[in-house]
Amino acid sequence: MSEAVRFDRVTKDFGTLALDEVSFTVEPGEVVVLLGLSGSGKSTLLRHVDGLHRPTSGTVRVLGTDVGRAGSGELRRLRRRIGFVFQQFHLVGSLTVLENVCAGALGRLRGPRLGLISYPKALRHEALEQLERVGMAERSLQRADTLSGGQQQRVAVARALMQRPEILLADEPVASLDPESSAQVMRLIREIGTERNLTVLCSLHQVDLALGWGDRVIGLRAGRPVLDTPVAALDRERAMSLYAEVGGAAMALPAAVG
Ligand SMILES: Nc1ncnc2c1ncn2[C@@H]1O[C@H](COP(=O)(O)OP(=O)(O)OP(=O)(O)O)[C@@H](O)[C@H]1O
Repeated sequence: MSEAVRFDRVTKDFGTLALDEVSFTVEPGEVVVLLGLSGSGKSTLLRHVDGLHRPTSGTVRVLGTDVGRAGSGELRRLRRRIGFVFQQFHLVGSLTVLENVCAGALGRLRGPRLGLISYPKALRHEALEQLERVGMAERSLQRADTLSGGQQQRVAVARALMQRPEILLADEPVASLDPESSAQVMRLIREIGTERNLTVLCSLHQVDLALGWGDRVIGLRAGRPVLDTPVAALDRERAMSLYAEVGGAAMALPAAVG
């Protein structure tokens, strides 16, 4: 099988240059962590993978689809193959945990659903299995807004898995969590990625989590990739240098690419 994601000289210009000639490929099953200062382009990059943004120039190919040229139907089909986990969980607080997870399968169902009972029994069973996998089955009938942040994020991972995704995108999934919950969520993403041969792209601010759970780190600075290295070959100091600034201006790291 060919690569899961390919960026070829991708530039995104919002008026500010968010991505500047970004090129890389991600193989199926790879767990890639994006690191970089706030505003370096991590979210913009992730949003190109599921077609929420289209490149100003260059090419983004995801699971064989040219995201910049795809029609709306093609993009919809692509997005069904991609799960997305967000910093703020985006659960419906007034609904039960189980119903939130069932909603992850809406893309494969016809028509809207109202209430848990409106989902097919097999699907409710599948949702419960996903909740078991993330250690949240015993909370399935609890309202989502009664859970802690770490618990909500585990439910959000279960909801994303209901899409049966081939790619999982996670945009700072642990930024609102305490260190223990952060490690728990990252361990889950890592383990599930391996179990299901999921391609994972995850943006983080925490270098230690990146080194602990990623296969590879892509470091961005001002929209440019300045680091692209297997975790096994990356030391903490080099990763931390992504966060170094000189007089408020980004410090170049030309030797770190490749
Ligand atoms: N929709 C938009 N319209 C205009 N500018 C945007 C838009 N989205 C992002 N930007 C700009 O693009 C740059 C990159 O932003 P992006 O959100 O991708 O960075 P980030 O690395 O994800 O930051 P953070 O870690 O704070 O989430 C920033 O300068 C941002 O202001």
